[in-house]
Amino acid sequence: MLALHRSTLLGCAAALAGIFGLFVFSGSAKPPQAWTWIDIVGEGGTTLMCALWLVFLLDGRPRGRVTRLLAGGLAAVLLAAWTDCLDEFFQVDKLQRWDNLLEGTLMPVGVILLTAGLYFWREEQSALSRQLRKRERLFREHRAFDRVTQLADAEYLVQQIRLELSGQQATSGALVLFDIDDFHRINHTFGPSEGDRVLQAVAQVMLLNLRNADLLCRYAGDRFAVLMPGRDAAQALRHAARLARAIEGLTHHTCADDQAISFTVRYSASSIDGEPEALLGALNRAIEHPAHWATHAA
Ligand SMILES: Nc1nc2c(ncn2[C@@H]2O[C@H](COP(=O)(O)OP(=O)(O)OP(=O)(O)O)[C@@H](O)[C@H]2O)c(=O)[nH]1
Repeated sequence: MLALHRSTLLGCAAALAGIFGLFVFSGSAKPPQAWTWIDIVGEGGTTLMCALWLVFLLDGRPRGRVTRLLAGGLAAVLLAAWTDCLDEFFQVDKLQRWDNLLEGTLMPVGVILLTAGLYFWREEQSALSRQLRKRERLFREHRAFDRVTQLADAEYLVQQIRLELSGQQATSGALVLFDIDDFHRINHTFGPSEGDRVLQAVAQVMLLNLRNADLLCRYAGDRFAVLMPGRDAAQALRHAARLARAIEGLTHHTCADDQAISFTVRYSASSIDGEPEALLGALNRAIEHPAHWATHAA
């Protein structure tokens, strides 16, 4: 991860060296008897800690606004502490005042940048938590993820349907099955790894449009299932239509040559009652034979 931020680290090292150069050329070295050790340890320690925080931060974060603000803030505080520390070793003509100006400007700028960075970081964390809550049901109990989409598989779906059926609620919920039309053509035209990317994109769009209580599974191949607790078939069908519009509004661009791929989906929905395998069989038939669909969609 640090390699991503090479220019930031180099810029910071250059600024540290620049400030050192300023002291060397515009100041005169203090004799060791004039050094105040307590200040050197305090200010040097602060400089070292800020440098470590900066490295930890850059090592753990991708590029982006939050990283830029936090790194900029930490770098400014680091440079202020470095200036303060060098003050202990060099005598600067106070008439020049640049060291006070440097220290006095860098510290507040650093603190303001850090505050802004922490504010946006908080926003980023709540957006991530919202996303994770949608997968929480998956993480809580599921171990075998689908390799491509990281969603639960059909086996887990069946377990969860059984769990819903054993619940005390008046309505156990609904199940919707989606199928991407002519998916084999995407594989055939653009290759299976592009097909995998399409499956991942569809999964993401669906997750974005689901409630936290809904469970999205990769049922098989190009088929996705959504378990919607507390919804009846009619509500599930309305929601399925919205999800289908969201998926069909997606344009996927191929990695290799940026070709646009869009697709259509079919879906069927039913309230959950009876054996999960029978229910899934009926929804599969409904998707494959649209004439049958009306019966199950109702
Ligand atoms: N890239 C990729 N392809 C997969 C994966 N799993 C299954 N497939 C392919 O998905 C395709 C599904 O083909 P079909 O069942 O005929 O579905 P379809 O092409 O959408 O046809 P219709 O359902 O009739 O519209 C097959 O070509 C499978 O090889 C996977 O994990 N990744």
